[in-house]
Amino acid sequence: MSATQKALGGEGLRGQSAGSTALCTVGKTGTGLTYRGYDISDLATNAEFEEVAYLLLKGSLPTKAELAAYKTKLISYRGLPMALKVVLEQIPADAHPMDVMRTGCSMLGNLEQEHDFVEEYDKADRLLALLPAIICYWYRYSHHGVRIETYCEQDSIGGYFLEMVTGKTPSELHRQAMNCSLILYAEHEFNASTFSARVCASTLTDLYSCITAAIGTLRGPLHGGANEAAMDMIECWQTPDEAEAGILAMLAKKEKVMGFGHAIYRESDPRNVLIKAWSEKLAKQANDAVLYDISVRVEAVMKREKSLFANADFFHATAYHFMGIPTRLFTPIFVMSRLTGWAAHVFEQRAHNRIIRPSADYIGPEHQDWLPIEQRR
Ligand SMILES: CC(=O)SCCNC(=O)CCNC(=O)[C@H](O)C(C)(C)COP(=O)(O)OP(=O)(O)OC[C@H]1O[C@@H](n2cnc3c(N)ncnc32)[C@H](O)[C@@H]1OP(=O)(O)O
Ligand SMILES: O=C([O-])CC(=O)C(=O)O
Repeated sequence: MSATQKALGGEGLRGQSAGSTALCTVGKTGTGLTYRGYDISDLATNAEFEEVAYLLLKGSLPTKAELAAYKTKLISYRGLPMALKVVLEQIPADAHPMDVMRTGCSMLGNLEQEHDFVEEYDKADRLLALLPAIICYWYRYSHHGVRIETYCEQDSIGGYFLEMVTGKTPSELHRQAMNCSLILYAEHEFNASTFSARVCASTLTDLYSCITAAIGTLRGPLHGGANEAAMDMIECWQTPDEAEAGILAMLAKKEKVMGFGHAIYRESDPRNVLIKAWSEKLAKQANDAVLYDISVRVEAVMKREKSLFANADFFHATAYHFMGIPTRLFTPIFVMSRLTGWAAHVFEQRAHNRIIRPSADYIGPEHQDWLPIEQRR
């Protein structure tokens, strides 16, 4: 076992192989995270998110012509069906945006059903194009009373999301930060939401069911929901000293600090250094003199007190905040990206399928004699 691998065992299926994948390694070579053999830092610094989506979904990096054609296809898929708009308009403003994503995905599955697995790539592309439109249409309608036009020629998915949510053309800096973020979140082997998607896929159900299950799984604060939970926490403090006192109090009460620790990595999450650099850059551009410094202090205190490191979610919180993205929309961005990993895993599961059905260690009572209802107390 290498130094960067965590000792694995115990509850939560930790350390048990639940299948094989050609998509991703976590905690193994290079910085520890690879997509189809490419190191995450190479991808995050050189690639466009659409290139990474193509790599995950179709199996290899696209040529220039293939990438251009792929992006053109995704742009052409941005129109929301009227029936989906009608459903989104019924969802109240105080709904959680992850619930909106789940409902939006599920409704699309009614309108544009996957009749045959040969349609799987096309259905995944449609979802990739439409998930930002789903959340932004609902958000702008429910919060601002505006029915936005979701067809837009903004070249990248990250830029498209920013334009839809703010109503303004994003700066190049924000477009690049979103591109990096979407690459970092795209895929992560057998994490909880991906495993949900694979379990679903193993019953030979449709793609929308698999993605809906995955969205529901990602929503929790121990998984993707940690980025918004981290933001809520960071915003409670006015200074780094206050943050330090706050963290110490949380640790004393044995509370979990969101955005720290990981089920597989032991020493660091290779995505942290990349998103932290973006958070710092965006803090300067947003003239922030508080939140980035608070985050850095929290990171140092967690290291000192618990030897725990920031995971992918922690500095994503302030990076998104500095771009003006509302906190409740943080985890839906994760969905827009992870859709690529989820769908690629569904395709992989379907290609070599056996229904996923583990066993359990029974800890209930031994044989009990039947008791007629009149005799029970
Ligand atoms: C993109 C992602 O999904 S990344 C994960 C996002 N989730 C979070 O940030 C939520 C906060 N973190 C956690 O809850 C956990 O670290 C998880 C869920 C990510 C991993 O859980 P596990 O694999 O069970 O953690 P692990 O075995 O390393 O825990 C070891 C000890 O550290 C503690 N610990 C782990 N993470 C934290 C944390 N964030 N804050 C405080 N204590 C923690 C555990 O409670 C455990 O203590 P114990 O031995 O006294 O019970
Ligand atoms: O791998 C995990 O358990 C969680 C995670 O970091 C991810 O899904 O990106």
